[in-house]
Amino acid sequence: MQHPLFSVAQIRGIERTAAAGLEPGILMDRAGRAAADHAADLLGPGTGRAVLVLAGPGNNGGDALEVAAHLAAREQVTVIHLRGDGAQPSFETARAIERAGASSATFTDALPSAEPDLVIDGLFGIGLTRPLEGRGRELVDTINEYGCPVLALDLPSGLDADTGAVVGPDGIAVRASHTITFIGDKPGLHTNEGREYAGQVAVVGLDISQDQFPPATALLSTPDLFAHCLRARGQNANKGTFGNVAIVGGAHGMTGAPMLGARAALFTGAGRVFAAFVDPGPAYDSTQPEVMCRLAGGFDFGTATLVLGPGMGHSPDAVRDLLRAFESASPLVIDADALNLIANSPDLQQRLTQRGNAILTPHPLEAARLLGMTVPIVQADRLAAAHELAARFNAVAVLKGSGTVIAHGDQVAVNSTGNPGLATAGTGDVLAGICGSLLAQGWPLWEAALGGVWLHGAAADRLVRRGIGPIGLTAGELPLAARAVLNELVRRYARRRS
Ligand SMILES: NC(=O)C1=CN([C@@H]2O[C@H](COP(=O)(O)OP(=O)(O)OC[C@H]3O[C@@H](n4cnc5c(N)ncnc54)[C@H](OP(=O)(O)O)[C@@H]3O)[C@@H](O)[C@H]2O)[C@@H](O)CC1
Ligand SMILES: [K+]
Repeated sequence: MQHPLFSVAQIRGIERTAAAGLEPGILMDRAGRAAADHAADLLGPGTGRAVLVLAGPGNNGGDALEVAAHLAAREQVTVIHLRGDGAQPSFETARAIERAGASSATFTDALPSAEPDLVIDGLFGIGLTRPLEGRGRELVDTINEYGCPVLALDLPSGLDADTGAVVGPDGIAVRASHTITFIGDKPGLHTNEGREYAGQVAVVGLDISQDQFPPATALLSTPDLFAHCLRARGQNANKGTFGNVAIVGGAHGMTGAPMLGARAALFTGAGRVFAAFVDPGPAYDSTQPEVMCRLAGGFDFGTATLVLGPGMGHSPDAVRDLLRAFESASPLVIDADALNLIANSPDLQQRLTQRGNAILTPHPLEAARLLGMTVPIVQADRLAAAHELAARFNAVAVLKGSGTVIAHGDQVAVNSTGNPGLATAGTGDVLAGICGSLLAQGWPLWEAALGGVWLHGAAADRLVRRGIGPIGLTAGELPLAARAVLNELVRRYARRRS
C-alpha cells in the first residue's frame, strides 16, 4: 500500500471540498476525538493524570480545546489558550472554546509548577505564517525541556509542513514525541528537521472519502514501492545471473572508500564485485578477498554497473576515468568526489545529462555545489532541490540526510528509515555500493534508488535495535546488516507473491 504525502495547499483543498458536504465543524469534531483517543493511549490505563494543553488562536487551537474537553472527564487538564489579536475564531473553534470552558479543565496563563504527565501541542498547525515569538516561543522553550510525552496536533508547532524546516530564522518548534496528523500525511514530518521534531507520526483521515484526494505531492518510501523487484533466488542461479559491479575511486590514501562500497555490493547480492582504483591500490582485500582489485585505467567500464566517486579525488586521472565511464553504456551510481568533479565541469554536466541512466547520491553540500546554491537553500526545500537535481541532470536524484529525498521526473519519495548512526564516515560509500548492487541485479534506476536508500537506513535501524549505535556505529557494519534485512524482505515479499 502506498503512503501518500500531501502539501499544505492540497490539504486545504481536500478540507474545503470535504467540509462543503458536511455539517459545519464535523472535521474538527473528528480530529478532536481521534486526538483525545491517541492521548488516552499514550497515558495508558488510569485516571487523574496531569495533562497540559497548549491551544493557539486558530483551528489548531480549536483541535486542542476539543481534546481538552474530552480528556477533562478523566484527567486533570490545564489549558493555556493563546487567543492572539487577529480575527475572530472560526465557528468550530468558537464551539470548541465553549465545550472546553464547560468542562472541568482549568484555564490559566501560567505553566504549572510541576511537569505534567502529557503535553498536547495545539498552538499552530498548517496556518503558521511566521516564526514563533513572544509567549508562544516561551511556552515551547519550556515544554521542550520536559521529559514527558508531547503529542503534537497535526504537526509540531513551529515546523513547516511542506519542507520540514523550523520556521525561522532563529526559529523554534515543539519537539514532540508523537504527532497525530489530520486528513493526510505531510512531507515536512519526514524530512529535514521533521523526523527530529515530529516523533512517531500517526495519520487520521477524518473519514474523508479517498476520491476527494488529489494525486500526492510525494510518497513515503516503504518496501511496497520496490517489492516487485524482490526475487527469491532460483535453484539454478549462478553468479553471472546477478551482475557485475565496479566501484571506481580510491585515490592514494582513500582506498578504504571503494572497499566499503564493494563490500556493500557483495553483501547485497551482486554476482561479481570489482574495486577499480584511480591510483595504484592494493592487490587484494584480505578481509574481503571476494572483491577483485583492478586499476581503473585498464578496466573495461562496459562490463559492469559502475559506482563512481568513493575516494576518487580530483586528479586528471580521476577526470579521465569519469569521462571513460560516461562513454560506456553501463548504469551509473555517482557519488562523492565524482559529484564534485561534475559540479566543477560544465562539460561533464552536459555529458551526464545527455547519457542519462544514472543515480546521483549527493549529500546537501554536494547538492548545493551541483545546483550552484548554498546548503541552507537546499535544506530549506529538500523536495524541490531533489526535483531540480533530477531534472537538470536527467537522473534519479538521491538527496541524502534525515528523510532522504529520492526524485525522478515528476516522482518524489521521502525515505522512512535510518537514524543518526549513519552520520559517520563511509556510510555514503556503502549506500552507493548497495544501489549499484541492486542495479546490477536488474532493478530499474528508480527502484534501485528507493530500495538502496531504504535498505541502508533499515540496516542502521537494525544495528541500533541490537545495541550497536547510534553512537559508534561504523560504516563497515552496515553491509552485513543490509544483507540480513534484504533476505528478510525477500522472504516476506516472495511468500506474498506465491
Ligand atoms: N485543514 C483541515 O482540514 C482541518 C484543520 N484542522 C486544524 O486546523 C489547523 C489549521 O487551522 P488554521 O488555518 O486556523 O491555522 P493554525 O495553524 O491554527 O494557525 C493560524 C492562527 O495562528 C496565527 N498565527 C500564525 N502564525 C503565527 C505566529 N507565528 N505567531 C502567532 N500567531 C500566528 C494566525 O493569525 P494571523 O497570522 O492572522 O495573525 C491564525 O490565528 C490544522 O493544522 C488542523 O490542526 C482540523 O480541525 C481538522 C480539519
Ligand atoms: K501543533
